Amino acid sequence: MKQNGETNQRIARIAAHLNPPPNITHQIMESSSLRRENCRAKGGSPGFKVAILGAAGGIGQPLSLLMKMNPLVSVLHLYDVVNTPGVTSDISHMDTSAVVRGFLGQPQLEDALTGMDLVIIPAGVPRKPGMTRDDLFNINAGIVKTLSQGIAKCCPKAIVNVISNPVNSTVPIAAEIFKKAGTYDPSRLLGVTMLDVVRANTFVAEVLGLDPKEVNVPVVGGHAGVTILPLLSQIKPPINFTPKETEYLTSRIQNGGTEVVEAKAGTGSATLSMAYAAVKFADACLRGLRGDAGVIECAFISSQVTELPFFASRVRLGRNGIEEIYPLGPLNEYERAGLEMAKKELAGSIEKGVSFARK
Ligand SMILES: NC(=O)c1ccc[n+]([C@@H]2O[C@H](COP(=O)([O-])OP(=O)(O)OC[C@H]3O[C@@H](n4cnc5c(N)ncnc54)[C@H](O)[C@@H]3O)[C@@H](O)[C@H]2O)c1
Ligand SMILES: O=C(O)C[C@H](O)C(=O)O
Repeated sequence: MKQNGETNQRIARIAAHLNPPPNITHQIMESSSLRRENCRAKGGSPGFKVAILGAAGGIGQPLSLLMKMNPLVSVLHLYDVVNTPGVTSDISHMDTSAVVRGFLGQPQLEDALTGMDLVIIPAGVPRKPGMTRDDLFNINAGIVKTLSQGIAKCCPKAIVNVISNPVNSTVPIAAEIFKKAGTYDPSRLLGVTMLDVVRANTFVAEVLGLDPKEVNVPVVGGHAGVTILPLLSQIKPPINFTPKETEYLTSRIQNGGTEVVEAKAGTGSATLSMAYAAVKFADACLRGLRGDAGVIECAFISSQVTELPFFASRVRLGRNGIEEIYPLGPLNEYERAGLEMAKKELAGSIEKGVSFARK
């Protein structure tokens, strides 16, 4: 009898897939994911629940693909205001263990966020040639505000990775929204500056003729123009650069984003290298949550390393998010001058974000 009941249920599910009533693609996506989750619950491995907000975009799609490949992820929620049914259907066919669910539009934001351990936010408009990241503020500030309100309500303990530009302002916006909601935990909010580190490692390796894997450049400050401050004097392995090399590398790292925006000629900014960097950073956050020792990355965070309330520097990630913030260490004269320029610009961007969120 029991066997017949199960068989009938299976036939009913298959029939629903073969003859879907109009407009229920999303429900089918969910029910099929739920069925897979039930199957996995019998023998599957535990992992973390991750939401990507802006999952159908230029960064969001490759980021979703790479997170689906991450063995630390058990559930992957893909949220956007457009196109998530297609992206979710496509990604859900990958034969990796994470269960994928799609969520479309504001009415489904809360479902997308409930129960998440990590939320990654690449939602928002990208630059076109001639624009600064701050030119994106008017549109992206509102998007980050709304998404942060959802996080405060539905998963206040989640680690939040903010990618949306201008990061120097969107992170302070998220912090203010969390403060208003009474859920702010500075150790769980991180602006993603990993792409600056990825670029720095690549460009330095090019100059030195090394494998980028062997190079580690700390990049501090923020994520726009002169606020991006590579500390070439602290590079691993230790290397002495000539003033000309230092000038060239600092400028290329600070303008890496603009280099891509110009090459893409109006079709957007870095998406593929950003997805790679975002996954590298998210994976570090998840390894920290799992309790791995010695997980150290750079991020734009609430900080007392300088007199500014937010600053990017090296942090140790752990079970509670940021567990230790490292001081800048000894800077050479060139870096000290760069730090002063970075702080001046950062102060304005942080203040702009804070006053927007307090309105
Ligand atoms: N931190 C970094 O290093 C870094 C690097 C590259 C790009 N970025 C920034 O990331 C953002 C996204 O870039 P992209 O190239 O993916 O842009 P994109 O336009 O290709 O994608 C953005 C996605 O966000 C979605 N979106 C818009 N409003 C939303 C909302 N309210 N809720 C959920 N989703 C929403 C859009 O529908 C779109 O799918 C930009 O602001 C860009 O400047 C940051
Ligand atoms: O440059 C941009 O606008 C996108 C991003 O911040 C980047 O550094 O590539």
